[in-house]
Amino acid sequence: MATIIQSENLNLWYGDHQALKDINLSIEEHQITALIGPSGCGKSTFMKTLNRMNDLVKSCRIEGKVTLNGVDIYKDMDANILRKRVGMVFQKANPFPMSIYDNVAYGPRIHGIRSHAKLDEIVERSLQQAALWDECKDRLKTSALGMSGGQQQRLCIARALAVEPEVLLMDESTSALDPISTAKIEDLCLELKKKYTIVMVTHNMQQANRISDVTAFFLLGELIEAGETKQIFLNPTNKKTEEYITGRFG
Ligand SMILES: Nc1ncnc2c1ncn2[C@@H]1O[C@H](COP(=O)(O)OP(=O)(O)OP(=O)(O)O)[C@@H](O)[C@H]1O
Repeated sequence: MATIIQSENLNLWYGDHQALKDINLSIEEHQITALIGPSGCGKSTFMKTLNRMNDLVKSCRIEGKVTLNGVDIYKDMDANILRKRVGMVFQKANPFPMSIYDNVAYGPRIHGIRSHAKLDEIVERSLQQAALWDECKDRLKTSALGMSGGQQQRLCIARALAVEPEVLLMDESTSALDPISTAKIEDLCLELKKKYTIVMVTHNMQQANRISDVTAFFLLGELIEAGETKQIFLNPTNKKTEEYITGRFG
C-alpha cells in the first residue's frame, strides 16, 4: 500500500480561529478514508486543504505541509493541476444548468479536449463509472436539472471523474439522498476505489463502518485517532472516539 496524500503538522486558522491543530494523517492509495466527528470539528476544512479549496477563503491561513505523491501542494503545485488530480463532490448535488452531456464534458473541454469523438468517449466512460449510463444514455442532451437528486449526485461524480483524477473528495455526498440512492453511491465508491482513492466526510457512522477502510476521528480541530475502520469501531484507543461512535455525544 502506498501513501498518496500526507498532511504534516498542518495548522489552519480562519482569522483568529484555529480550525485545524497539528494534523498528521496519511491517505493511502485505493482506500476509502472516512473523516468523522461532530459538527464544526474541522472535517470539511481538512478535506478542503487537500485540494486547496481554502485558497478561496480570504481569512484562511495555513501552516505545515500537504503532499501529493511527495510533492508539496502549497509550494510546488499549480492549484488548477492539483484540482484536476484531486476532484471534489459536494454535499448537495450541483449540476450546471446545461445538458447531462455538457456537464460531464465541461472539465475535459476546459482542459483543451475538442474532438467530438474523444468527448463522446469520455462522457460514456464517466457515466458508466458513475453507474448512470444506462439511466441516461437516451437523454444526454436534456437538462441535468431534470434528473432526480440521486442521479444528479452521480452526475456530479461522473463530472469529477471525467478529468481522470487520482483522488476523489466527497463531502457528505449522500446526506441529502434517500436510502436507495445512498446505497447506490456507496456501492459505487466500493467500485471506484479500485481505480481511485476516496476521502469522504460523513456523519453517518454506519456508512463509515460499511464502506471505509480507514477512519479518522476529528474533535475541536484535532485529529484524535485514525486507523483501520474495524479497529476504530470495535476497539478505539481513545475514550472520546468510543463515546462519539457509540452516540454518546455529537
Ligand atoms: N469559510 C470560513 N470562514 C470562517 N470560519 C469557518 C469557515 N469555514 C469553516 N469555519 C469554521 O471552522 C470550524 C470547522 O468547520 P468545518 O466546516 O470544517 O467543520 P465540519 O467538521 O466539517 O462541520 P460539519 O460537520 O458541520 O460540516 C468551524 O468552527 C467553522 O465555523
